[in-house]
Amino acid sequence: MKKGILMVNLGSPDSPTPKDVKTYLGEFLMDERVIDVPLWARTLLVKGIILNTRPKQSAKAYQKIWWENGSPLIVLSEQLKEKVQEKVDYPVALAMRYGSMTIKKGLQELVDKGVEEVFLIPLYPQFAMATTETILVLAEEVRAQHFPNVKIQDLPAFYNNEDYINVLSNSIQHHLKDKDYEHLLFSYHGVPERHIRKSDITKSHCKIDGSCCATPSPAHEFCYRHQCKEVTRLVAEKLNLKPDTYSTSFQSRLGFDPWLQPYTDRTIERLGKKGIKNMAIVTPAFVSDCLETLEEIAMEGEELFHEVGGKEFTTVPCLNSDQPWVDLLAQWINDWAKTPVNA
Ligand SMILES: C=CC1=C(C)c2cc3[nH]c(cc4nc(cc5[nH]c(cc1n2)c(C)c5CCC(=O)O)C(CCC(=O)O)=C4C)c(C)c3C=C
Ligand SMILES: [Fe+2]
Ligand SMILES: [Fe+2]
Repeated sequence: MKKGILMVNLGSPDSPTPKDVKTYLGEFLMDERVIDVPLWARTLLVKGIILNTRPKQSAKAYQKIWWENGSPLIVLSEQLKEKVQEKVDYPVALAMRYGSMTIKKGLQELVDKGVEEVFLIPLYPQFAMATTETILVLAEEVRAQHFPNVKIQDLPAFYNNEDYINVLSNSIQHHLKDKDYEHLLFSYHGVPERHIRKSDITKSHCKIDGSCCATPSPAHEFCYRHQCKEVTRLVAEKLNLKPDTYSTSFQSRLGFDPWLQPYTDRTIERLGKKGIKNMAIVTPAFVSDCLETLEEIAMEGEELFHEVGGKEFTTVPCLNSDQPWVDLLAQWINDWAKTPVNA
């Protein structure tokens, strides 16, 4: 059976205009795994409230980071795909969960090349209902409806993979080698606390307290909070970071429900007010730089830090298409391709 690879990231609007941003946000936020309330309530919230105000505001943010050749997230994911393609003998396609680069088009591209067995790589280190799960569910729906003879296997969350932690740690070390930072903040995209409870397969483990994520449990296979905290712990261990010189926070909250805490903006504020002058920030929930890293962190975050007395604010870029990351993806692909079918 001919093998192929489908890498999937989140997606971006076609352009940074309010109209295109509205179309994109409409699809994104109507996903029942992103805003997980009953359809009538989601429709009211998204179409009746959010889409009347947010697209204008988001479009302004997108305009600040948009590149000549398009959305940074798309351009960087395309560069990643090209570089992985150079390293493996199987056709590699790229798709986005939302927007015009659909999973259906990505699968079609592979099928047109004769592919019958697909390795699906969600481009997220940690599992979340709003990211990995929604990709897997949609890919299976599309497969069953349009490509019933195709077999799909997916790459599980790789947050604690030793090689991934090495690549991430080396990247952080490289970008901060000449920086005299006092605090390294690991900022992950947030999710509503409710999402963590919904993904708890034990139905009772995740209390979202000080200890549940550090207490071994089968729930952690699908616990985004645990997986984020593990990335911080493993990188800190690898880089020999001293306690109190690093911490974890969650960014990009939307709406009024409680999201994972501590929030990144409040943490930046607290660090500045505490007298920290030089801080660095890394965003390991994203493999490609995007609106959330380039605008919310590198622009808004820096401004906030300066407002509260901070001086130097260094952002570590995402892994993007760095060669060690490309090499690692190629290694995972080759390992998958060597595994006998049904093994
Ligand atoms: C209920 C809303 C949202 C959840 C839950 C959520 C989870 C989540 N998102 C990412 C990654 C990205 N999100 C991005 C943008 C973005 N996210 C939301 C909302 C939720 N995300 C919105 C409304 C937006 C659009 C921008 C805005 O209006 O603020 C992006 C950037 C996309 C880009 O084009 O650059 C990424 C990437 C993760 C990893 C995650 C859960 C773990
Ligand atoms: Fe998001
Ligand atoms: Fe947990």
